[in-house]
Amino acid sequence: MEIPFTKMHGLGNNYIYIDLFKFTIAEEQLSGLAKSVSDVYTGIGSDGMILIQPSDAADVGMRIFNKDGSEGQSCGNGLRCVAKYAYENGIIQREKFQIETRANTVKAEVNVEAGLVQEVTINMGEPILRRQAIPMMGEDAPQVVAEPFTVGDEKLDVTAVSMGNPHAVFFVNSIDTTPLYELGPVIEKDQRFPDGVNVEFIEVISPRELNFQVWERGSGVTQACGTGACASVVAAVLNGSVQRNEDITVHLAGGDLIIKWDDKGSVWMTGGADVIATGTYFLADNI
Ligand SMILES: N[C@H](CCC[C@H](N)C(=O)O)C(=O)O
Repeated sequence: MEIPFTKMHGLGNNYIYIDLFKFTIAEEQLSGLAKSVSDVYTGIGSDGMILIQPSDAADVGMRIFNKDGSEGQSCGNGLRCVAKYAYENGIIQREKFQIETRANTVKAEVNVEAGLVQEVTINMGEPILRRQAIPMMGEDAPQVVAEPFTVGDEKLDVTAVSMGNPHAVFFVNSIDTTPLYELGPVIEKDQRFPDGVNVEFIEVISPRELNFQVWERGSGVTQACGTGACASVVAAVLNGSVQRNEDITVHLAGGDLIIKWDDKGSVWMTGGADVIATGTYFLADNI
């Protein structure tokens, strides 16, 4: 099967995008296709696959699949790339529009110069803090903030936040000395998170700046994670490190995002989105 694709990235968090306004793929092929295209040796190579599709609830819909073929609920970097693609490819003719994800429907605004989207701002909606809605095992509680969380012989404190997808946020003295590759995969699959979890390690630089590292559920270490950056700012507010209603600069491996958790409850994300390549993927018939 020949599948037209666009490879895009948000701060280096890259996905293979398939436009289902123009192409149809059977539901049962999606997970295998995501694994296939993501493989750096036998596929295109990416952090996963994102579908751009018609929506009954919004101007456009998005689905995200991780490198391992699992489907996530939302993707901040992906949303900015979907917004760029939808505007530049005529799916949307307005600069403000809505995108439906499995988690929620978000509001996007594109900043356009000479017909090209330079930057995208997304209202990601409200974070979910209740323990059982993260989901996280244990006696239900309105929030999980700085809770002792031992992993092997590492005594950590976890703050759990969902942006429609689950995040376990840990504050560390330095992200440079954090054993991301050792702790990430263990925490990702920890039984205290029954649906798995995205894992963020955050170093507070100042009341308006965070350093950020991520081990993503289903994809491993990525250059950036938009929902993770949003979850990390929410966690930093809950831990008293940064303020609500302030633009917080989150330094991710792939670049910076500006995140704000406003007083009405919404989390705002502003950042870039870039096209890497377009092409045709030759999918083996046995997928
Ligand atoms: N990279 C994405 C998050 C993917 C989340 C996915 N790993 C999951 O929740 O399973 C982002 O920019 O928000």
